[in-house]
Amino acid sequence: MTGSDTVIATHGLRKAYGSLRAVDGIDLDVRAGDVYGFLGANGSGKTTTVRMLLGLVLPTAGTVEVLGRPIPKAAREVLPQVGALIEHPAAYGHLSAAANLSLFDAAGPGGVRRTRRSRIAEVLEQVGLGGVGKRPVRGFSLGMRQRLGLAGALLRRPALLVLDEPTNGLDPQGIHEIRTLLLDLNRTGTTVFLSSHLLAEIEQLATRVGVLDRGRMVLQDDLATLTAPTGATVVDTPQAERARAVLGDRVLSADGDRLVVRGAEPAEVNAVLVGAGVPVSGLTLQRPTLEEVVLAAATGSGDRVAA
Ligand SMILES: Nc1ncnc2c1ncn2[C@@H]1O[C@H](COP(=O)(O)OP(=O)(O)OP(=O)(O)O)[C@@H](O)[C@H]1O
Repeated sequence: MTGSDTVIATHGLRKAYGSLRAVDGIDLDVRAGDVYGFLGANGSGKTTTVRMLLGLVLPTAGTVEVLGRPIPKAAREVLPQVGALIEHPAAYGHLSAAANLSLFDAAGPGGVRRTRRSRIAEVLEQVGLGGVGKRPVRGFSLGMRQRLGLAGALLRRPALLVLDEPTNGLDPQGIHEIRTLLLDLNRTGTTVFLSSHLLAEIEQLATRVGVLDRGRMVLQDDLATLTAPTGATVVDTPQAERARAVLGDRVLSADGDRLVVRGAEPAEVNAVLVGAGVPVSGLTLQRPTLEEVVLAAATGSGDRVAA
């Protein structure tokens, strides 16, 4: 059974293409209010998973529930509440951004005509295309097209956003704007599921992280838990040798002016060193980075080929 705050749940989800298990028995657990970062190298199975969540690809085995309903069985009721952006969104080049959104809204279920115009204006503004909404999409950069895709995903004011590599093709300014937008949406109650091969992007955005490695989930937990303090303190001192002598076997490792010392109370470590006349220039609780956690869990392999 899944809890009432579960937004996406998969059990033993698998997709095989011939002998290749593109997705190999994964149990996704995404909860209301999460920004869930779905991390994996190119070819690890992220897009295939996203497509199964949206009923676009049928699983070989396992189940998918989105907003408490089975997919693909209840797709018609569920999908109007889900905004999705997969790979490069298609658009008619000769039409404006607003006209594209209007067609898109009219084509799918749940796009109320009465509010269409105001919803289109609102989402164009949200994604930073307010000023160019009337221009033909033909002249749009890749980043602008990506934002237009995101505007389409937001049109129905969805409870859940499912985004596959949403910052693909965006410049640093565009990435920053999308990140801010996603955090704003999340703050006002939208659950966000986003796939990425960029560790830094997930680390900056996600509250919860799942890591896919060659079709398998090797890690799934809250970011805060994954990067919780290790119980050691990092000390910077210009007199590392003296500090080592004072702290003895409490020193777990040393690198130049930096020591890692057993004990999770920086003030206590500081008192010991300063009491012994050793100057201290920096003190922090040691936390693993997401990169360290992921590298420890995954094999580090990239693309693979069918066996
Ligand atoms: N329709 C298909 N037919 C055969 N193999 C496929 C098909 N779709 C995906 N694959 C294979 O399944 C594996 C997972 O692909 P998928 O696109 O899901 O990975 P990904 O993590 O999204 O990678 P990327 O970031 O490069 O899109 C890859 O090895 C891919 O070649």
